[in-house]
Amino acid sequence: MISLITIERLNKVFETNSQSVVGVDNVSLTINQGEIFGVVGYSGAGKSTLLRCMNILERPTSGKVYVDGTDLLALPPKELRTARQSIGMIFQGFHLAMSKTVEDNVAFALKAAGVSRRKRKERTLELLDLVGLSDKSDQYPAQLSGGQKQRVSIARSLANNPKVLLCDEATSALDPNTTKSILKLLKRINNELGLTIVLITHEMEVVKEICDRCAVMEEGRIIEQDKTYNLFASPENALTKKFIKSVMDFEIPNELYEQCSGTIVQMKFAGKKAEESIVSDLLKEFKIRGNILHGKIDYIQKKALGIFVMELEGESEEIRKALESLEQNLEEVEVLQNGRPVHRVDARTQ
Ligand SMILES: Nc1ncnc2c1ncn2[C@@H]1O[C@H](COP(=O)(O)OP(=O)(O)OP(=O)(O)O)[C@@H](O)[C@H]1O
Repeated sequence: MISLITIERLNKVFETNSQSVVGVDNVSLTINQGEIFGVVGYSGAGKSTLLRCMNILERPTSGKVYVDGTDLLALPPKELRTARQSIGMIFQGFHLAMSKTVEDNVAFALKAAGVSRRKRKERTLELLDLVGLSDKSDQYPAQLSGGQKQRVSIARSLANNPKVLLCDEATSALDPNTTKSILKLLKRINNELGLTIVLITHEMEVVKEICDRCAVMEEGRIIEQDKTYNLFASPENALTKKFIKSVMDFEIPNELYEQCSGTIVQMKFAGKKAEESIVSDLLKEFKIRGNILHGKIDYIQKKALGIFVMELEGESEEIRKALESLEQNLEEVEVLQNGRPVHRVDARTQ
């Protein structure tokens, strides 16, 4: 793995009239070349500030930022401007010039970099083709949908062949279908151009969809980071678990709990185990009956992750042995009462 962005002990403190506000608190982070890296957290966690420190839109109070081996904070202003051309950025609000056509919005980035008129035209059309907007070059941003506007800003951000694309809540203003199509485009660009992408979001669904690795931020700090699959399969921090639950959990109606006389157990299956016959083997091995109340297999980074909720019925000793067997085999086994775990074992991690 070659690291493209290295952040060392980065701090950002905002001094306002009345107080000091900590935006980023002692963050060290490495982002590898060619990966899609997500930073997730609630509002105010420090995601935007951290992202904006990666291209020195925000100057850190202390710490180091290296992009492709260059110490950005050591550069004089002119060289920093040149270095920034290799760092593209897109925003939630698109930041397009409303009085310019789609083509001119994209060409503007090339003009600023001193590219000749003929080359600008050629490159702009190539970029609009890449983002699927060849037929919109003469239109103005006001004539476009949100998704199309974001495509224009992606084309503009790629104009000078950046090494990395920073995405600041790039899909937060879009509906779920448009979000999917923009994420698909980002994934395609990542694959086809080998572009490294850093995206910040408050939506775990976005991370699940395209990120290879992810960091979770809270109060300016990174509290957990891992490959996306591992975060979903075995989150450690309470906040990470909350984020995962927002996309991987299901509510079972209280009435159902009242109707069930057996033991209700929620199981998380990771990797190959999600595709194996663990449940049917369990029912054969122990003298128990099992009713499936809920179940789902998700694919994260093309690896299966399953969650099942079952009611187990039988003698308590058999149930105990069955639970023990599940705990030895699965990522997570929780016995639920009224939807809450009353007994929980994290079994082996991947
Ligand atoms: N220019 C600023 N002046 C003062 N405080 C700021 C400034 N920018 C950010 N902050 C503060 O820094 C902290 C982190 O803000 P930041 O915008 O980075 O969080 P975030 O996770 O991106 O949240 P959001 O998604 O709501 O923007 C917050 O407490 C915020 O109020």
